[in-house]
Amino acid sequence: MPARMEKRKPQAQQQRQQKQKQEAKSLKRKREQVSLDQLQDAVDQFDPKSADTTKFSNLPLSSPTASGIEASHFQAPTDIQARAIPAALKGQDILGAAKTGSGKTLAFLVPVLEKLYRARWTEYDGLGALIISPTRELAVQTFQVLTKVGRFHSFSAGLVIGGKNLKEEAERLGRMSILVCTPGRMLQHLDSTSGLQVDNLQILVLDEADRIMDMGFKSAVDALVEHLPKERQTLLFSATQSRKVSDLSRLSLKEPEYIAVHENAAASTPESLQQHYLVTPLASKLNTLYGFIKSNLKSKILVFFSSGKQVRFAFETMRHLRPGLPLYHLLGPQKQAQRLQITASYSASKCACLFATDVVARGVDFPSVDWVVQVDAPEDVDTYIHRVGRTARFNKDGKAVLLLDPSEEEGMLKRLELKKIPIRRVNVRENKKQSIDESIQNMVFKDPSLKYLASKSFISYVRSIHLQRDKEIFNLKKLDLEAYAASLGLPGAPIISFAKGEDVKKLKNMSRAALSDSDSEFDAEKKKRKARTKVDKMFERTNQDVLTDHYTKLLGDATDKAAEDSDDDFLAVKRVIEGDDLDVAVDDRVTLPSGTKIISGLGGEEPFIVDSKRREKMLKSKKQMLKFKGRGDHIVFDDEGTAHHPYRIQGEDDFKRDGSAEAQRRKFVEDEAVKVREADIGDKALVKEKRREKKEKRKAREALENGLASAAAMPSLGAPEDGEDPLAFLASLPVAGGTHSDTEEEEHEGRPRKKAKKWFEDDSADEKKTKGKKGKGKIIEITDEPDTLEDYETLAAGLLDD
Ligand SMILES: Nc1ncnc2c1ncn2[C@@H]1O[C@H](COP(=O)(O)OP(=O)(O)OP(=O)(O)O)[C@@H](O)[C@H]1O
Repeated sequence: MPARMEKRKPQAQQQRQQKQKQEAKSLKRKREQVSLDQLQDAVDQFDPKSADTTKFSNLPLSSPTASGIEASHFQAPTDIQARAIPAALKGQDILGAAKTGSGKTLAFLVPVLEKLYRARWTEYDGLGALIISPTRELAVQTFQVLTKVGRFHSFSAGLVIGGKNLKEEAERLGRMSILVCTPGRMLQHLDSTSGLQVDNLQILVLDEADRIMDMGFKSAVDALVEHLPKERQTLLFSATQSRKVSDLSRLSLKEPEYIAVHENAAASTPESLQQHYLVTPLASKLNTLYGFIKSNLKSKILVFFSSGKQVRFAFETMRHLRPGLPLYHLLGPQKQAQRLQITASYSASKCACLFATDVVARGVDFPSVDWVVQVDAPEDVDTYIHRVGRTARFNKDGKAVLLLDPSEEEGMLKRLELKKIPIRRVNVRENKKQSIDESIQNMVFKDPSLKYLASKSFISYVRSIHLQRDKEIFNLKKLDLEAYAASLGLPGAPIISFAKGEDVKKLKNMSRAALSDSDSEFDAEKKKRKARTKVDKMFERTNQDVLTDHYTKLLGDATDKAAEDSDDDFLAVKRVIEGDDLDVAVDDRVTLPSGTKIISGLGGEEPFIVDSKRREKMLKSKKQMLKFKGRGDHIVFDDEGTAHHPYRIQGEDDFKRDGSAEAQRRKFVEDEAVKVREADIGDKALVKEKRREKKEKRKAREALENGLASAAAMPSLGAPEDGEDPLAFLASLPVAGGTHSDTEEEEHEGRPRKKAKKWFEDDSADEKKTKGKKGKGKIIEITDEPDTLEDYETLAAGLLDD
């Protein structure tokens, strides 16, 4: 009985404890609900017009968000934050526009955190918030700010930007409440990741919305939005916001509030930004850039070009010139880790220069950039605003300079004026002008890979100008392309023919950023989906160095080229590469079966198919490539110096006068045969003469050899009449037991040469050859093989003594 009592006691105790726990839990839940209700009330009652928004603590925010903001040292909200956060907290759709560097990131991250917090979102509820960025760099940066500000929340957040294993990524996505992504990769997951639940999505954010909504991302974004529920909140932010009704309906925005903090401002660029432009011919732009860098060695400079090829060429050449500050370059095709590392290194630098495409034009927050230099004019004013916005961020000072070709000046200034951009003309000081033309020419002349890069850079630039929509600014005809090619160290402008047809039209409608390798995250994803063979992969190993890349680009697989370089999708470029005497004509339009690479047109003979590593190596050998060069052609030049085949330059009557074509051919062959026979007689006489001379020499050597015993005979060895090296002469002394001609014959027939006996060995040496051992009889001890005159003298003396 007492034992039973004892058992019952703890059971009752346990039950009591459990009940207490449950009560505490429900009390906590109730308290949380009360505080959430209070928070919701505060949000509902918050009137931004009358409320004091000069401090974050005055905004109706949850304590984890407030603590996160405080811990990140943000105290006062910026204008866009003060206006957008309260409206977004109330659940409104927002179109936010504010100058670059004005803090838009926080303006959408705070509402995201608050929305999920108030909905008591857990990992079992699926994806709650999706933030889309146009570039990987920007997505990474946004994710970093999210983890900083949201550190006191317990949400799971992920970054989906590609560059990682899709499967691994997919496994984790199912548990995420917030995702920061680029459109292409996200679409890939939405299409293929079964565990990803988006039906419950509460809030969608498009950072740099105008960019995400434009042609480059159109199909990806439309497909992506298809997957999302219509009932959700949507926030769009950008420094250059469009209010196109079509865009808003594409995203199913409901009565969005347009919050533009710079609508009445004098300019759409920050006031602390000094903006200049320089008129410099296209061909002098690299000189001007070099002079600029040399004069600003204590600055942090960001230089924009319109294509990755130009970035690479400028980086490679400037690097060799060592201007005196660290140089970096950032391109779309670089590996993700490399891009992040470069971004981090440049961010951490005080004085450095980064060459980049528009991949970093938008949103990227490099700290304390002093100068933004635009070597190539931006495609439009919006791009200009975003590029210069990388400096003078958050009330800091900054300077920007735009290099304009004289043909671009008028049109560009007109466009900038329309957007009230205060820019003034400056000139380069005479004493600061520098010319690197000669250095570039030398570099390019010596290095075929650099020459290749120069021509690619030229082609990319011309292509970008050709595709520009604003022909008032960008006019190919007004540019001095020959001079530009020369400034890149090229002997002449590469010939470019523009393909016609549908594709070009389509591409022209795309923004340049979408075409350049800069923002091509989506395209890259699409390309990755294409099945690749082992050979494809081999040829894709392009990140090692310029030279590898160079050879890869010699390959004419149009499909691979598209993946690596969008240059050639719509342009047909015939280029001639003159490296090591080998002229390689490559037609980029050739479409070949996957895995086969053909370099065509080598001397008009058979095509050279690069289908193995060995064949790839052959490209580097001048000798090996000779057989692909062809046998040469008989050509004659007319008065203008134009080359023709002889039958083309000759009139038909003249041609017929010499007989029929067949008869002429036969006569030509006979004549040539006579010439060959005559030449043969001469050649034979020459060979005979040479043999005779050789024989005489040999006889002389034998005579000398016989006279070796006599010291008096030696001096003549020291100074042979024919001026030959005495040691060389000694080394070719005749061997005992065989004549010189015998050995010569053996060699000639390719048979292995029998190891000749040394002249100081007798026949018995065959059995007793004991190098280094003291022998009997006539065997002389040889500790070292004789190879100098003295050695032979000593040996000869030894023989005589014996
Ligand atoms: N309230 C704030 N107080 C202090 N600094 C802030 C505040 N909000 C943002 N910042 C800082 O201002 C800088 C610019 O912010 P952010 O990158 O969000 O600008 P942005 O408007 O998105 O620029 P862009 O248009 O170029 O994308 C960042 O370094 C950020 O840390």
